[in-house]
Amino acid sequence: MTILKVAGLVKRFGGVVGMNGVDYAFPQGAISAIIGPNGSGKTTFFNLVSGIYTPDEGNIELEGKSIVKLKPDRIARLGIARTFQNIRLFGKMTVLENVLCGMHLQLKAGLFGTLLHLPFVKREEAGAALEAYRLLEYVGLAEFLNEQADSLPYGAQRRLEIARAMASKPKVLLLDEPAAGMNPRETLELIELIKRIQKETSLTILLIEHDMRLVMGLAERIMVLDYGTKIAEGTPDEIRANPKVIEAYLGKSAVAKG
Ligand SMILES: Nc1ncnc2c1ncn2[C@@H]1O[C@H](COP(=O)(O)OP(=O)(O)OP(=O)(O)O)[C@@H](O)[C@H]1O
Repeated sequence: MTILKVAGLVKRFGGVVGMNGVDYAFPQGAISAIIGPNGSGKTTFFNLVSGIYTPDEGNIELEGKSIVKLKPDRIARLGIARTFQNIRLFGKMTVLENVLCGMHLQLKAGLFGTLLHLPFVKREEAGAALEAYRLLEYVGLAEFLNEQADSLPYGAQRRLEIARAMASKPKVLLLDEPAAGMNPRETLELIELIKRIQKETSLTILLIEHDMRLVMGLAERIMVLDYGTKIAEGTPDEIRANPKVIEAYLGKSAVAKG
């Protein structure tokens, strides 16, 4: 079953075409990767899906309903959460507070409820803190709950970003280069975490990643972009053997040499 579908997606930046008529259907519950050389349009794709950019042409559907032209916060409420290429935590807040921030979309209290100290707000806040703690346990960060977020090692900050994104109870989780800057041990831990998330939740995961070990080890389906155009899609084995993909990464001479 398809959860997220894009059709004829076009985004222009002046003379540069960031996204050039991309069609793709992401299966529900699967891990899909979006790969391609630098500047091929991967982050533009995430920015379109999460509503940061509005496409010039084309459609994006979540569970069969168009989300084109909706604002990013509305899209987040409908169930698309993301992490960023450059970590965007609230560095001076604690680890727990960061996860609680990710939860605010789910909470009913709102500003007035909180200011008026309504009883249901207190109950809701206590419940949220417990849930945030469980999420931190899940990603292996419970012992750091009261630490300042920017004091965590790099790999842990990336896991915290994932916990914060999961806190909004999304249906689709977009991970933008989750292994960037990680050492090999942190990358292995991340692979295990993403596998576990997929196995234990029904979350659909889309990831952009340059680390091919991670992509080939995790993704069931891969979409390859080059100059904003989809040049291939398929399983990791199909993508590995695709001459167009090899050419995009290594140039024509590499393909000719076999
Ligand atoms: N806001 C913008 N304004 C102008 N050009 C942009 C903008 N965002 C992206 N582009 C251009 O669109 C193209 C695709 O960029 P994008 O960042 O999506 O590529 P990418 O595949 O994510 O690259 P990388 O792997 O280096 O992160 C590039 O030519 C880029 O310069």
